[in-house]
Amino acid sequence: MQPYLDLLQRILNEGTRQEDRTGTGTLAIFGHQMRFDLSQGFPLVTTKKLHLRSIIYELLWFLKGDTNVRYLQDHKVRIWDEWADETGDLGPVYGKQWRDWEAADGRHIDQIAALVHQINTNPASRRQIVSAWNPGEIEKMALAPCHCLFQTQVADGKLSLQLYQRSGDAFLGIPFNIASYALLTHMLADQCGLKPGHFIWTGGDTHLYLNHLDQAREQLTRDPYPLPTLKILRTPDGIDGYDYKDFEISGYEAHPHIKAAVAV
Ligand SMILES: Nc1nc(=O)c2c([nH]1)NC[C@@H]1CN(c3ccc(C(=O)N[C@@H](CCC(=O)O)C(=O)O)cc3)CN21
Ligand SMILES: O=c1ccn([C@H]2C[C@H](O)[C@@H](COP(=O)(O)O)O2)c(=O)[nH]1
Repeated sequence: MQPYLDLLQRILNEGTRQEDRTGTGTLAIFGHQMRFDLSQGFPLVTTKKLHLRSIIYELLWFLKGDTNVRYLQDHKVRIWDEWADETGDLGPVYGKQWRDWEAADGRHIDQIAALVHQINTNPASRRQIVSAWNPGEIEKMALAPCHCLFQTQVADGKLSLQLYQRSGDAFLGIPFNIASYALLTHMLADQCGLKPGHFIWTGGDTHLYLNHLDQAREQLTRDPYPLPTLKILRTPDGIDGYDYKDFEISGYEAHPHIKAAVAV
């Protein structure tokens, strides 16, 4: 995961001090890109142990179109708790926009189903895009989408995916986001009879919170391990038919977990 370590180092070297919505303060850069060739292993950070269960259940939850944290809590995933209201609701966040975007003319658009259909029927299309950034609904969301748009491309029998993340918490959020979208790339490829190609992460405001600087420096003293591999054990009929147990990660060797407080 050298690209991730390079990102941490770049923020420490070049980041500017910024005030932010949470009042924590950050070191931030603007504009960064990382590329991962998915044939070379599954991009999980190895310089601290990542909680893969949370990442997988969160993605399954998005793909179900769910926007209430109850499903996550039922699977002991707590990463969205701080933003939910008393009923567990987050407003029309990722799941809603991905699966049920409401258009001005009253249509309900399932962007994920449309994407799979496009990849299968018109693989040369340059319009294979899913957007969570719905300007008319941002105020109703508990948090504006951070990973707000992605695009896929089919070439040489391989499916590649690029994400645009407008705001990235380099210590806590970005390791989750890389793994989540790499997994989504594998799932889309699996559904469409393609091999996974590259995952490209492109970021806007990419920051280290000031209370994560020591943890970032600690990670930079650690040598990364070789990447694990992902195997999908079963191909269900639709992209929302996968279960947690359908994914097998082998060879994940990582340094010990490092704690950090999340900025709310
Ligand atoms: N400041 C901030 N950073 C984020 O990364 C973030 C938000 N807010 N708000 C919405 C979601 C929620 N996400 C989160 C929230 C918490 C962790 C976290 O605390 N991770 C710990 C424990 C993981 C676990 O319990 O599974 C970690 O060490 O990775 C990670 C991602 C990503 N997002
Ligand atoms: O998937 C996610 C979700 C959120 N984040 C981070 C990025 C920022 O640190 C905060 C969001 O604050 P804004 O003021 O809305 O930018 O959450 C992430 O890295 N990944």
